[in-house]
Amino acid sequence: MRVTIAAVGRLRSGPEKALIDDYLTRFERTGRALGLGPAQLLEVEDKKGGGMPAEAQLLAKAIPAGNVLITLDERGEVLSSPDFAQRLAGYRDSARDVTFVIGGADGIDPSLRAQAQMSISFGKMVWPHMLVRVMLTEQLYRAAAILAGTPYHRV
Ligand SMILES: C[S@@+](CC[C@H](N)C(=O)[O-])C[C@H]1O[C@@H](n2cnc3c(N)ncnc32)[C@H](O)[C@@H]1O
Repeated sequence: MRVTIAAVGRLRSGPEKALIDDYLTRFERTGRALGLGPAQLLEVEDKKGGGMPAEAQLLAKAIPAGNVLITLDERGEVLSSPDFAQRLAGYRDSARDVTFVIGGADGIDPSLRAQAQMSISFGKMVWPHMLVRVMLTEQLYRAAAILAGTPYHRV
């Protein structure tokens, strides 16, 4: 099952990038035997100041055809990590690839939000979008660890 993270903005080298790269590598290594991953990060950037609608067009182009679309949104569904792992396993078992969308400073355009099969919230607080990338990649690795039965996730 391929996983894509389509995100607004370019992340330069720094602590967030190091964490994201590390979690993506861990997800790939732990998930491989389980049929989870690999995961790729696709960044889009609208340099013409077109706002959310322009970003939505770029995001829509970046999303591989036929993927389950999952938005990251403060208004979305709050899941436990084991529940998130089970959702991922369900998509894998149905042979579906998944794209997670992370918006920019203004959020995700409603037209794209309306197309999502699922929307996940990391709580009611608004997080910086670069931190949401870190949190999502960590949860992907955690989900793989839960499904693999390794001791990384403790309840
Ligand atoms: C700075 S936030 C934008 C907040 C904007 N006010 C909105 O209405 O979505 C940038 C992106 O980070 C992600 N994000 C921020 N906080 C989040 C949360 N609590 N749960 C899930 N995703 C979040 C979303 O993808 C959001 O589009």
